[in-house]
Amino acid sequence: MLSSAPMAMRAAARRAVRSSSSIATAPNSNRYVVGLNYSRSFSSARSARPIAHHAVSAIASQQRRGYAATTNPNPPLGKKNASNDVPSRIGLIGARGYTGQALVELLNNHPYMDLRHVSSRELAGQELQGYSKRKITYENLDAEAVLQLDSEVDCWIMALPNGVCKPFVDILNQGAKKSLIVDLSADYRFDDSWTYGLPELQKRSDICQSSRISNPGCYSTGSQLGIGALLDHIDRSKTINVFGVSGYSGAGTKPSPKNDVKLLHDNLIAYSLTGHIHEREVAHSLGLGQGEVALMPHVASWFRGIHLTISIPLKEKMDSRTIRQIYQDRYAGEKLVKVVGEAPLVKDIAGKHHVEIGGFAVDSTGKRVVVAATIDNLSKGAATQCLQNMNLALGYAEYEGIPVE
Ligand SMILES: NC(=O)C1=CN([C@@H]2O[C@H](COP(=O)(O)OP(=O)(O)OC[C@H]3O[C@@H](n4cnc5c(N)ncnc54)[C@H](OP(=O)(O)O)[C@@H]3O)[C@@H](O)[C@H]2O)C=CC1
Ligand SMILES: CC(=O)N[C@@H](CCC(=O)OP(=O)(O)O)C(=O)O
Repeated sequence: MLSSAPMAMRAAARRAVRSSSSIATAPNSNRYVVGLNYSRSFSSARSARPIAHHAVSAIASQQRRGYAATTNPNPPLGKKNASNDVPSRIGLIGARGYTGQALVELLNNHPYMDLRHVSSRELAGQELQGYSKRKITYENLDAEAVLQLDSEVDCWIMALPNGVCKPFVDILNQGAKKSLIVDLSADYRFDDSWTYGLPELQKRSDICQSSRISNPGCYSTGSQLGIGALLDHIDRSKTINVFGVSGYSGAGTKPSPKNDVKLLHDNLIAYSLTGHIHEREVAHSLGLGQGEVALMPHVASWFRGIHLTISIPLKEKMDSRTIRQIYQDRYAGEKLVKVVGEAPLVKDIAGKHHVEIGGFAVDSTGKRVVVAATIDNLSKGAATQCLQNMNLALGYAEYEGIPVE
């Protein structure tokens, strides 16, 4: 059982987190830390971290072509953020759903997360399964009930469908206490008063200091990581095309054609072929204009995991090896992003917490690269990223409780 700490201790811990989060960030005012703005020369990159032998020839090729080798401008915080050793009390609204259940499993294995309340209209009165730290019964919590409980909760997770969260957020905003809210829906992803929580591409110090975090969508997390490393090389006059195929858990538990197992058997369903909300999210979050990214989503018969094939127009001729090296440098040290050679397989990503990026096939013109990325929609596409954001904002080590390989 986790012990409960007095409020004053919790507040002191939160204050310590906030004041200790003066992490070195890139010297510009952009919300996102994605491109080569912080590129270093070859020599300064070398002094910053050792360069593996296999990378040297690629870097030589970059130098020949005039590319500066880069290091990750926004490295993970790891233990540097671990200023809090007081357990945090968690309320989970939407606990019955797929992402809610994935969060219960993660919270159960986290040394400092103390789940206190789980809400579901359908399961109210039943005991929560899969959580061994304390006995918890599902409650049907409306916004008023959440406000009443706010004094005994440090972080609310909203794992609700799009468009449902607002009354909860509005009432918590009115309350005196600023407990942390992490919202998994798309409702606040375009709201500048919230922090968009994609730690690998966004200033981690912002997430550390935020009390309102909008968790990115699943397709958009994979797409942004698959595109973000190459931003400075993109031909902005052309469209980046993203062909995505999701497992049907992406469609949630509410029955629909997109999670109808019979319909999906030996089948593939294309949907929202233009204007999917993640299309806008990817462009917005990467600082690209409307129409610069085209996302074509599909759903298939497997349960969890997304495959993305991303075609990126390049403003100058590049070779595959150089491009792969750019990704490796950009994501150096990131435990939840793996850069691989071949196009990764979606069946290998189910149940994993990271994103895999590979392929890097350049066409005969040298001015278009195709990158493939895989992501488990319920893990890094939702619950794992939520926990990563909670760790940052609550002052724990960024990967605490996340099984990294
Ligand atoms: N599934 C995925 O791969 C991903 C999902 N997301 C986002 O995360 C959120 C949750 O998704 P997911 O877990 O798949 O959804 P599910 O449909 O599986 O679960 C939805 C949850 O919300 C509750 N709920 C539904 N309607 C209401 C309502 N009107 N008022 C209160 N509670 C309600 C349900 O419980 P009950 O009906 O019992 O109250 C259930 O617990 C969504 O916004 C989704 O877009 C983000 C990334 C990936
Ligand atoms: C297969 C499937 O239906 N997937 C969902 C993506 C889930 C998700 O991440 O949606 P939010 O942006 O609302 O969080 C969809 O396309 O809407």
